[in-house]
Amino acid sequence: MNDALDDQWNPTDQDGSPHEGGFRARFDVTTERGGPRYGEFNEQVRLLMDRVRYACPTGELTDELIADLKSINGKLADVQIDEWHTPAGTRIDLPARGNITVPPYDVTDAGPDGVTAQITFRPYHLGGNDAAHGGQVAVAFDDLGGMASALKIQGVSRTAYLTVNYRSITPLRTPLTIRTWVENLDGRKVYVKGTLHEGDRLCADLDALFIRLKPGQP
Ligand SMILES: CCCCC/C=C\C/C=C\C/C=C\C/C=C\CCCC(=O)SCCNC(=O)CCNC(=O)[C@H](O)C(C)(C)COP(=O)(O)OP(=O)(O)OC[C@H]1O[C@@H](n2cnc3c(N)ncnc32)[C@H](O)[C@@H]1OP(=O)(O)O
Repeated sequence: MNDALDDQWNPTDQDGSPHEGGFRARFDVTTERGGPRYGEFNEQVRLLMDRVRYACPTGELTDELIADLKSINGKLADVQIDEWHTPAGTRIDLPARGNITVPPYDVTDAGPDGVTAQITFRPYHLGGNDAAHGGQVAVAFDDLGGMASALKIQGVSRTAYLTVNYRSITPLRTPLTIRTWVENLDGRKVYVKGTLHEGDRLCADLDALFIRLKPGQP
């Protein structure tokens, strides 16, 4: 990782505090944790969820799948660590920083002026009638709104409110453009706006408030 990128994502902690809020002031983003195929592993997990969402297995197949999944879960149980050192959430080279709980996005532009990303809601993000679940749209806005806030204030903030207006259907399996930016800063209050588009069509927009955490705030 180059130094400029490292400075942007890993700002030096202030006052020698190893923690800032409940979050680490400095947590090491990586492109190595989980190995070179961790992105492929993530993709298989997402594919699993896609397949599960639309599957109607026989009882026998369900028995077989439970045994397979127990085996996989056993392997993963052996490699559990704390949240600050998992690849999920810290692998900035991967969609959604390697976090499979967030709809996969690829950041195309990020800095103090805001974040632009391409996002594709997967089949497992289904709300109904082939459209994305509104909660999943909110998850994407929360994550990328939090990122816009973090890059603006070079610190940690937490969502105080998050209002999503659903303007038109958000399709699944379709690359969409999501943007978030800080509209206004007022002390610890970070007002964030956002949009989600399919081409020129506005699917949803965001109005959110993030609060910068005080040093040591849980
Ligand atoms: C890591 C280093 C950073 C480096 C950056 C680089 C890269 C970043 C890397 C990764 C980051 C990327 C993405 C981020 C990922 C995910 C983001 C997800 C974020 C979340 O998913 S997070 C979970 C959901 N979130 C909560 O779980 C919050 C629960 N809650 C609380 O923890 C408190 O509630 C808190 C802390 C919010 C405030 O509490 P507090 O005690 O600190 O402050 P206080 O109450 O005094 O409010 C101060 C002023 O805000 C006003 N205010 C407060 N709340 C308001 C509201 N709702 N509406 C209108 N105004 C409000 C007050 O009226 C006052 O205003 P005034 O100053 O004018 O009087």
